Amino acid sequence: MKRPIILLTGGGTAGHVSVNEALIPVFSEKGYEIHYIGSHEGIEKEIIGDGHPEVTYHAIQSGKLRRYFSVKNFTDPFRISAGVLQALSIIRKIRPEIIFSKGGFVSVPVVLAAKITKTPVVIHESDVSPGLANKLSLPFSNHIFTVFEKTLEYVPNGKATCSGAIIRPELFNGRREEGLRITGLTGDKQILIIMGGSQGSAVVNKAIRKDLAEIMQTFDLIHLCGKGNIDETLENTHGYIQFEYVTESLTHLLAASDFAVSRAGSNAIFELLALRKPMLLIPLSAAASRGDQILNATHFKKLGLAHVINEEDVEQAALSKEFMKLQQDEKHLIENMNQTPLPKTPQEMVEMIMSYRK
Ligand SMILES: CC(=O)N[C@H]1[C@@H](OP(=O)(O)OP(=O)(O)OC[C@H]2O[C@@H](n3ccc(=O)[nH]c3=O)[C@H](O)[C@@H]2O)O[C@H](CO)[C@@H](O)[C@@H]1O
Repeated sequence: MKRPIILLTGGGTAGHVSVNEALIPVFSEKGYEIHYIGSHEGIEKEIIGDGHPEVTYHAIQSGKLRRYFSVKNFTDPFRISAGVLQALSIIRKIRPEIIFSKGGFVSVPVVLAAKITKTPVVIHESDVSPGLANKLSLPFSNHIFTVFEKTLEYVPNGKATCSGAIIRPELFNGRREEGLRITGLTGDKQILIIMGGSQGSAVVNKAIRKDLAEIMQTFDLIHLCGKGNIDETLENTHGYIQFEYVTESLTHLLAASDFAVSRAGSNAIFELLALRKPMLLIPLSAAASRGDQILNATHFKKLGLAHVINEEDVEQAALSKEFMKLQQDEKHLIENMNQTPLPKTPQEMVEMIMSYRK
């Protein structure tokens, strides 16, 4: 008997891939044949194309939706058109029951092709304010799921549901001892994990390293610094361990950590919330983005779930002092986190997606 087919899409940064990763095992269990459309070179190719042999990965051309001037702005419309044609041919061949799009620029041609082939498509928005790709996709999609209630104000009535965040279940299975083994840390001091978002963050890296000696008087550090950002001069610093990017071990590194410093990407902050890690957020500035992380961080601060420093203030701030404040506020932050409901399971999310099948 022919297996039902689900088509997933999304990419550009890990934030547009990790929800899909959480859903893949559920679709597998349900007997679905899983296909994924991503780009040739984005992080989705590495995470899904190389990391999930149970998924058939199709790469298409995709332009980038830039808000700034670039010569590529003139060639990208051709790449996007080519992407639509490629997505059309894939959808006509595999005939999925439904398409789930997590956003990012590669998803736009897929959603357009879905509309042309009359395939139901639902999209998912992780941030308070919808990203450009999802804004473009919205008129062509059947429904949008949001992580924040507030996002419902930005999208048409009746076409949106707040599903909340979806967390990869394996993140709940971390073991502190395993985290200590991987990092070689003793666990004698409290441990801070630093996550600069899926690509790392030069601003966060610089601020941490500038105040390292002071910070390490109180804490040991696990620093996820992003590709190409390892500082070799610090390689043998006792109590400070750097990784460019971690995959399976993340769950154990988080379990070993008492506090977190993070960019305010939606997935990262909801993971830290679900794991009840008191966090200091440094949102990406409005100069470098549409300001989505500032809204995410402000929301968390207002609910008493996080401390926040603006990127513009980081250079002047002594992070060691900010971490002491976080440490003093630990109990209160955890109490507030315990008041928030746990996120929906990937199984529940899959049921919600499937309700939009033909
Ligand atoms: C620069 C940029 O465009 N950032 C956006 C991007 O963030 P970004 O791609 O950084 O996404 P998130 O912070 O939402 O998620 C990062 C993901 O990477 C994982 N991780 C991180 C480090 C590591 O070593 N290993 C690992 O697995 C985290 O657990 C998390 O699941 O998408 C988010 C969700 O739409 C947005 O809120 C961000 O504004």
